[in-house]
Amino acid sequence: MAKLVLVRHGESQWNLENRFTGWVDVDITEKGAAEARSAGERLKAAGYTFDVAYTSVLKRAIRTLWHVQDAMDLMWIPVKINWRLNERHYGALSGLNKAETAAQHGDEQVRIWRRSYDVRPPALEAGDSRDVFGNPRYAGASRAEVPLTECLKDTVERVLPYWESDIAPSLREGKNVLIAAHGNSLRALVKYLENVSDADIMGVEIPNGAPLIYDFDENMKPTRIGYLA
Ligand SMILES: O=C(O)[C@@H](CO)OP(=O)(O)O
Repeated sequence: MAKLVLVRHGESQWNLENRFTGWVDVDITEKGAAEARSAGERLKAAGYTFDVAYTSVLKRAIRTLWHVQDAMDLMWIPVKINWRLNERHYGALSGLNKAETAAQHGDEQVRIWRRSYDVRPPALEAGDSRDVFGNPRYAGASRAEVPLTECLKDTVERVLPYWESDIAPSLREGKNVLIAAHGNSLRALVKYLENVSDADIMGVEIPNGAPLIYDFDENMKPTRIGYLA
């Protein structure tokens, strides 16, 4: 059966600066590019290939995908870009330094904002320059679909319709699928695919540039799950 590989983008400039990022369109660093290339080289060396790739509308995921494709000599495969694979929206925390925010609000509050399943960070207020509604890349999305903040539950609820409508059908057709996305949009998928509880998903972390591989049986049940050795 088909294989699915999830890759979180390489280190971004705001990963390096320890800032909450969410839907802000920050690029990868040179280290992040090297992580992405290495992921592609390792996948190729292990004999993987892909028929189609999916990514978000954010350049840290898109550029990571480009590096993986280039390293695998797969620049030619179809790439589908969709905002539903974006990072979880970080609301009013977007752009703030994580350590400074913890110093101000406490480690426990920041841990809840970062990893709880259903507690949203404070929302952006109307008119905030970080609100991306109206940006052409979200032209197909309604006001309700372009969030002002999200908890992981919200992210699961907007990722899964795209999984069902686009990604799962490709796997069912026997296509090998690569997804380049983000720590929390990938945690949303992992939660669904591995049936992780709301409590246990708090402890799941996805490293930058580490391919996570799923083999499926004909009923779309994962038969083997693991990071590329
Ligand atoms: O800032 C973000 O958007 C994410 C991913 O880097 O951070 P966190 O680890 O807090 O989910």
